[in-house]
Amino acid sequence: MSSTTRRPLMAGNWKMNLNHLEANLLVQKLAASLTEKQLTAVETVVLPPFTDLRTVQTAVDGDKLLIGYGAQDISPHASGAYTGDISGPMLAKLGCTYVVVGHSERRAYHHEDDTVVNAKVKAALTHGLTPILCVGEGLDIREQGTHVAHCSDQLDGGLAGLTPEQVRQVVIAYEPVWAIGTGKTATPDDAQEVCGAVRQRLAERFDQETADQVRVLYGGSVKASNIASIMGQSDVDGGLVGGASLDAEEFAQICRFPEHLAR
Ligand SMILES: O=C[C@H](O)COP(=O)(O)O
Repeated sequence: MSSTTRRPLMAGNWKMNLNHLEANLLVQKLAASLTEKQLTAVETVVLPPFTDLRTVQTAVDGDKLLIGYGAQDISPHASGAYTGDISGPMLAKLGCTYVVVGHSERRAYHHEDDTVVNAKVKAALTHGLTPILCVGEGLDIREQGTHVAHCSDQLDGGLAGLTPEQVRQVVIAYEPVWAIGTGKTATPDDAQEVCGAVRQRLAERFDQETADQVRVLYGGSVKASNIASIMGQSDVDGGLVGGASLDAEEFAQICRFPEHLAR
C-alpha cells in the first residue's frame, strides 16, 4: 500500500488552550472553512481539552459536521479512585474517536514512561478509541545521531504486547521535541527519515501488511506554509498540529494541502 491509499489525517492538538465557548466557535469556523469534498479527502480531527469535549460533541452532532474529535490523554484504568483522571469509557461516551498517548509534554511533565504509555494505548483500544501514539527525540539525542533508534525504542515500548490487528488500529505521530512550538520545523527529509524508519520497524516487529496500513503523522511547527512539502514525503500520512490548529483558517489551509500539492 502506498501513501496515496492511506487516507491523510490532520489532527489539531489544542493542548491547554481555549475554554468551551471558544472551542465551539473554533470548531464551527473550521467546519465552515472546509467543503464536504475537502473533509472527505482529508480526515480532519480536533483534540480539545477535556472540558471542551461535550461542547465539541454537541456542535458536531447538532450540525452533522464532518469533523472528528478526541482527547489529549486517557487513564490506563476504566474507573475507580484515580483523582483527576479521565477514562476510556467516559471518552467513548462523549463520542471521541481518537486519543493522544505519550505526547512528549506528558512524558516530560508527568513522567510517563513507555510502560504507562503502553497501558494507555491498550486502554484506548479496549474502549474503541484510536490511540495516536507519539514518539520523538529531544535535541541532545538528535545531535548524537541516535534519533532513529530512540524513536524505534519508544515505538516498541508503546506497542508492546499488541497483536498486528491491534497495531493496525493505531496512528503513530513522529514529533521531534526540538521542533515542537519552536518554529523550527524538521526538514521534509528529516520527517521522512523517521516516519520511514517507523514503518520499517512495524514491518519487522509485526508484518508488512500492518506497516503498510498504519498512518504515520509528523508533528512539530506544522504550518500552512510547510505542510505541502512535508506531505510530499512517501511515509508521512498527515500532521499532528499544535499552535497552528488554534487558528481556524490556518488549520483549514493545512487540511487543504492536496490543493497545494496539485499546483
Ligand atoms: O501535538 C502537537 C505538537 O506538539 C506540535 O505542536 P506545534 O505545532 O505547536 O509545534
